[in-house]
Amino acid sequence: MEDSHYYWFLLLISLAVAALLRSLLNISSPGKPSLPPGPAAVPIIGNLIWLRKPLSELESVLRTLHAKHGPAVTIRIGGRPAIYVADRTLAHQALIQSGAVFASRPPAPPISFVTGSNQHSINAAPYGPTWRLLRRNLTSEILHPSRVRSYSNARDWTLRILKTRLLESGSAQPVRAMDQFQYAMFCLLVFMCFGDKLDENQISEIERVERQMLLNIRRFNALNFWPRLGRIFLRNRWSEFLRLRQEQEDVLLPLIRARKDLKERRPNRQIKEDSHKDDYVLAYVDTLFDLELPEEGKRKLTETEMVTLCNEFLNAGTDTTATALQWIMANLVKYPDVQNKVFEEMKSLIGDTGRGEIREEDLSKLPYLKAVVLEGLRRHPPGHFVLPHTVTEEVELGGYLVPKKARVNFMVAEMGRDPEVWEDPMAFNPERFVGEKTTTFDITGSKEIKMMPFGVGRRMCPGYALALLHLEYFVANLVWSFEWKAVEGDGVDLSEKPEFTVVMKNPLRAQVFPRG
Ligand code: HEM
Repeated sequence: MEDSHYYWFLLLISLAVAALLRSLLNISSPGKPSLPPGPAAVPIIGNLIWLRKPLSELESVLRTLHAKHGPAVTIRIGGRPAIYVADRTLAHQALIQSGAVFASRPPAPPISFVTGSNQHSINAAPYGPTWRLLRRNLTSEILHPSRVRSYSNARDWTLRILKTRLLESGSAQPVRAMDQFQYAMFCLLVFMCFGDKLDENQISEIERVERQMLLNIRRFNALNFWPRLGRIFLRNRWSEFLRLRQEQEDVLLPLIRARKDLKERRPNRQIKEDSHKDDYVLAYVDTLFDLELPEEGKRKLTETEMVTLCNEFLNAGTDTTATALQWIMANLVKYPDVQNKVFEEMKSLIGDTGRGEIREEDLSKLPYLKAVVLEGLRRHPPGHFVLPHTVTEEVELGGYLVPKKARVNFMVAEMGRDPEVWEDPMAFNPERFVGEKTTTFDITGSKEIKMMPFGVGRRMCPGYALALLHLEYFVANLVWSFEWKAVEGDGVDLSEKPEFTVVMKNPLRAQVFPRG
């Protein structure tokens, strides 16, 4: 059944049920003046606009609603209210000042229940001991600066792969940059996750099973509306969804088991001791085997839950970073003077030493490069919203009531483009971060939010420092090794398209010329 037919079918049923209830119980329209304002909603099914517009148009609809109703609006998609906040001060009040109340996640919808192993992942777990355990494990075991340093060989290896692939494309042929960036990020994150430099076929296979799920996730979202009916009327789509999940398990489980075997053959202490030797690094999956779930009788993670956590690690760190990298490189192609400034800054740092590579220790001495990365994240945040939050108790926000269990989300892109904070916000202008501002700019928003590409507060992206390192390292080296030029007669189009992240509608095609 087509989505639109399915939704109309649901609408008719809802209207009939609502009319019946009204006549039986004589209920007048519920009208909740204390919630943030929003459009009138059809009982049970929610706002009619979602039946006429695809969810991908959510952002522009919300922009119109904010212009009409103010900094916070309520819509209903399904039964519960969803509150969208566009104002950075309200976001600060919620996520920083009342951080603990706003830090939970809503119950998983049916498809995330499967892909997220019933909320046994960091991003989906409700605020509580399980979430704390999983998040602390990632931040202290893998994202701690000393551990991140131990992956520097892997970054170097990835850079070589990326450069070779770009060279193979040759300067005569335009390169499709995003394909190369995605593959490179997969190489790196797969290494951090499984601890092995896998061969090209294995990496491509992992990339395939991960991406096919991500690219279809919006189609699969239709299954979340009245799932029982969805399973009957959209049964082919359900089967396809389950098949893709099974494929992920088929590809990842052998890698998880191989690592478990390895671990069983070496005692824990030795793994840790070996972790600074060249040929051995602690991988994310190694850290999962001994975890004990505090809310479930200290049981260990199941294999399916480990697949979920590896999926989360791979997807959170690859698509987001590759998307940001593409946007930044697109702007460097569009504005050659900015690209030139990035190059000149590196040249003045390492001179004409003939060094083929910008090293990680150079990055802290390249403030303009940092400014370019920050400006890229401000102007083109990979996610235009954070993941849905929910409140654990009824709370007031900006004079409005946020009922317990309401969904709350924040308009990340709008905040980074707020003309009251950013002069000429749609321009790509790294200069706004240059000087003291680069070093003092607080991306965690702890005192004040000016932009929040990684979210802020307790649920802020735990990988933000790693992501910034990857972006600076790859942008620096891509510009150091190649001159990036627009394809003649084919300008750079900065239109957006929402996929898993918000990507370039017309992906960057550029000509790359090796320097010197
Ligand atoms: C440019 C790259 C990245 C961007 C823009 C980004 C952005 C975000 C955003 C907006 C959130 C949601 C925050 C919220 O709900 O309030 C998030 C959550 C998360 N990110 Fe990232 N991220 C990036 C890279 C990474 C990397 C490299 C990793 C790890 C390898 C990572 C792991 C996670 C995890 C586990 C969560 C869930 C946190 C939680 O719910 O407690 N991300 N990220």
